[in-house]
Amino acid sequence: MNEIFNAQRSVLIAGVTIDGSTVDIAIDETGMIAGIGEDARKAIDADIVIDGSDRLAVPGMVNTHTHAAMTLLRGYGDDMLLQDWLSQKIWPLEAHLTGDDVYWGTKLACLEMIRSGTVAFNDMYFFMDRAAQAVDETGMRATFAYGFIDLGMEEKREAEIKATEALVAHVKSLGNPRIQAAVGPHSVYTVSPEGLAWCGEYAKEQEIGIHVHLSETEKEVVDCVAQFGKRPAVLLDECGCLTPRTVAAHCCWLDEAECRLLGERGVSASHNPASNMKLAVNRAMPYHWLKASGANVCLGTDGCASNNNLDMLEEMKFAALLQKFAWNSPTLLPAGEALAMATSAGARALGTGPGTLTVGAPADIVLLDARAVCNTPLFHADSNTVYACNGGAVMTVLCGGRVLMHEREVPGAEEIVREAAATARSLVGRTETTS
Ligand SMILES: C[C@H]1O[C@@H](n2cnc3c(N)ncnc32)[C@H](O)[C@@H]1O
Ligand SMILES: [Zn+2]
Repeated sequence: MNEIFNAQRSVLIAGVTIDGSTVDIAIDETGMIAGIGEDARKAIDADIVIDGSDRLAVPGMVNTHTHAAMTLLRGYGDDMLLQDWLSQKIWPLEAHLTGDDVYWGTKLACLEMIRSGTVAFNDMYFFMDRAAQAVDETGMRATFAYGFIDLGMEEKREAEIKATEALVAHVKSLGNPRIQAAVGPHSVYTVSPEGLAWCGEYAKEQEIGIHVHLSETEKEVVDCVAQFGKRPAVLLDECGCLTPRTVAAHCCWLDEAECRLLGERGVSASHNPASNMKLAVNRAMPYHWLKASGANVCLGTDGCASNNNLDMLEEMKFAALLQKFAWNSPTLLPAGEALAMATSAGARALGTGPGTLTVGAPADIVLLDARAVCNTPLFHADSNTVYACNGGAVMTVLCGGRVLMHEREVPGAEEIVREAAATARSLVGRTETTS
């Protein structure tokens, strides 16, 4: 059965359920959906046939904000205030990170994401050449941004510029169409306006995306207004960082005018409800304002140190529940919309295709267990997917027609878990002996 994994072949998913109908899905050898319907099988000469009975097909999930290698920090520092958590726990440990740590942390993240139905992610971290190596081996899609942090220091800014340019050149040299580079100014509180302006200019020149944290906490907004006399989204805009290829993570404390600005600039706003609730940022993303503005609202998990997993099925539920609760409206963010946020909106944010199960789209497909307890009874598939199931209901995952998991088997899973556990122990050991 090993020959079905991670190979670019034509695939037939036979007799699978989509929106209540039983159909075949035909995937050609370039990884695109060639046909969907009762006799889609005629569209291809299938090398691989996957039995779709007792399976519900949904588009692959797209995680639009994460720090993948932070799987190594899962449970390392919990139940703290964001500023203390970053400055006392996370940044001191990250000072000891090596490329090998990021490689194994990202391998673990890919395994976790595949096992919960994610096919693509937007990553911001360090040693990104090693993260890209990990993704290249798994067959997923990813966009990598080096976390640009100059803390207002010119010398540091020069180093961050070099690191950003090196990553962009490296990603180009890989020539993997599933892997892209982006520019990653961390936030308005860690990057000077000069640094932000360089990021905006460089992204424009290179025609690549921008990945930034925006208005996560009230303190970020208050400090920004005190220091620069304007709110964070306005500052980012003046520095050329709000573009149709920008993904702004969190967006919790935006006011209505900032939401309109994001809409006008065609920005993607990544909602990260689990991380926001865990760090008690104390305000939910104003989803209704962003939606009304025309901004592309998508979904992300944030890193495993603040979530503490990468399960996008759980994240959809958190998003729907948090929005209803925070804005006192049970009709806000219904299940179908939460699923679209995690799939088509994410695909639009990263430019990976329509993120739908349609002919001509990349075959990024997840098969859920229709016989699972969480899918019984099966009145409304979207409702069960968002409110009842978690990633454990994911049985098979295809990305661009390649099978990344089948019947919950992912090749090499045991080695990844073993190596990542050892790597995390060694990283924490190194940190604690030197601090
Ligand atoms: C890329 C950088 O972002 C940090 N990071 C991780 N989670 C968050 C968060 N919720 N808010 C701000 N920064 C974060 C990482 O720890 C790394 O230092
Ligand atoms: Zn983050």
